[in-house]
Amino acid sequence: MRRVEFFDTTLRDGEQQPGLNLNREEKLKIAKQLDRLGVDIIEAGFPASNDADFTSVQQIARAVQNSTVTGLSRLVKSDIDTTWEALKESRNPRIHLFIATSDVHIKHKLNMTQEQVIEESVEAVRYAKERFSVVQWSAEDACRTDWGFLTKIMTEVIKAGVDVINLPDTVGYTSPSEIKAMFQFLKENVEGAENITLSSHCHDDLGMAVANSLAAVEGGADQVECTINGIGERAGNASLEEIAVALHIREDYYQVKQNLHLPEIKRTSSLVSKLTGNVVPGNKAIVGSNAFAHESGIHQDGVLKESTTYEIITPELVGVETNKLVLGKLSGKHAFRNKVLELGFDPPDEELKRVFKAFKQLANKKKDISDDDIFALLAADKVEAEAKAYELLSLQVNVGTHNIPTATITMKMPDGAEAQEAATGSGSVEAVYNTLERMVGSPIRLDDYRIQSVSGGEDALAEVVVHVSYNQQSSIGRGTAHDVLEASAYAYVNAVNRILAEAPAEQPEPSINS
Ligand SMILES: CC(=O)SCCNC(=O)CCNC(=O)[C@H](O)C(C)(C)COP(=O)(O)OP(=O)(O)OC[C@H]1O[C@@H](n2cnc3c(N)ncnc32)[C@H](O)[C@@H]1OP(=O)(O)O
Ligand SMILES: CC(C)C(=O)C(=O)O
Repeated sequence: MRRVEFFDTTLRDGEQQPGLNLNREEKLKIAKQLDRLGVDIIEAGFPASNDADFTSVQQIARAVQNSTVTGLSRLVKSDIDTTWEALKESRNPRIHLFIATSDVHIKHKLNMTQEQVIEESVEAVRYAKERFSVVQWSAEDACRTDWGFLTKIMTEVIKAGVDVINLPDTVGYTSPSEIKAMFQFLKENVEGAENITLSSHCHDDLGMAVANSLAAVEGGADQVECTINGIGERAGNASLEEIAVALHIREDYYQVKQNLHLPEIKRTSSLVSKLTGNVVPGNKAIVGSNAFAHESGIHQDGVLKESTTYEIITPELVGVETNKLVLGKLSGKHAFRNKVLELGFDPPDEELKRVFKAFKQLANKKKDISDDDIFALLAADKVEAEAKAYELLSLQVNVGTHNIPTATITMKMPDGAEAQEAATGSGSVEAVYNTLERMVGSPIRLDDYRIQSVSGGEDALAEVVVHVSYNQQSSIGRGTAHDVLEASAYAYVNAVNRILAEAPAEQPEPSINS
């Protein structure tokens, strides 16, 4: 099986992303991580473009242990000399020369003829070859270049001694079948092409950079140029992690090997994201936070039964600790039960059904359900199930700046009948408690009232804990709900129920309206 080499250009083409500016230490950190990831070639910068790039490329060339380090250079002798100064101490000095070959670039940007482009390329390759052990030459905008001209110029630079020819899709214009055909054509028709490495370098203007890179590999490319997280000029470059994992997962199809140590992928992506300030979208392939997350019940059930039903990549392959079953409004009972067991509970089926129902109600109101939420629902169900003489059925509270808070409550009473009552209070919680006290029909003293949010965020669950005393007895009650007043009512009712459960003989008489 042939091997495809990874040429990472995060520090050169990636840094061409508008607004991006990495300092020397940041570039060195990224380079070292790319080395750990096992990329074959690191393009560390464009040494002749400015002093900072020169120093950074030089520093990286000295520091990196395994990867080859290269730098970009125009076909200008002084650029080649500067690049040599930056790279001469590296293990395997390699230069990356480039010149545009498409008609539009030659005519309007370079103001040259095709003959001049060939001549300057040949001259630059020969000059570079006197210094560097590996010379790479790129035909910028190759995918919009006439294939006849590409054949001609490639033949000449091969004769001049080039080692690698890169055929970039500089403006992200090509399509997978077109680029595959281009590589196949040039491999078959350029004299000496079999003795050099052909490389692809795709941009993402039409969202096809990765697909085009993979198609180039199918067409015969032995090197792919790409960036971490796909960062780069305009819409970016082909993303390294997507190409690498696609080649690995579909090795059966592409029939190529690679040197990358894939478990370093996630760490590399996170480092680049952190240092560049580019947030990786949740749905980004391989490294997005949702790449291994499932929320819908049918998928969660499938993954629990056999992960390959919905996962073609194992999280560990790319250095992600584990997949995630996110509980939400679309989740089903299998995933819910799995979470409950994970939290250390093993409730009987009936109880689980009840809590699942409460969970679904909560999930309809709350965006993110945390472990603490589930825990609170389970604990609430336990105390509810302990003693249920009174059951809160509905609660309505009118409150406003100019009216007296009034609560209207419907409850199931100890004899099973439904009752309704209303009362006012100086605040809304007091209105709720006055109403409940009336319904219970006995003076119940509220000794303490505490409220806290169970999980973070605006839509967190509220947990209320009350201490009450009744007839020489005291009790604690807990209530959890999305709404503070509802949680307060549940806590109060729970406290009363617990007193009743402990002293059945002294049950307060059910009151009014029953
Ligand atoms: C497809 C790519 O990604 S190519 C790499 C692009 N990256 C960058 O440009 C980042 C670094 N660039 C820079 O710092 C600057 O552009 C420099 C230092 C390289 C050049 O700066 P300046 O001398 O001010 O020129 P400027 O950038 O305005 O124009 C580019 C010049 O290079 C010429 N040029 C373009 N490509 C090449 C090439 N491969 N070889 C030789 N000359 C070239 C242009 O025709 C133009 O020449 P002109 O001044 O005679 O019209
Ligand atoms: C210099 C070349 C390789 C390039 O970055 C491009 O064509 O996009």
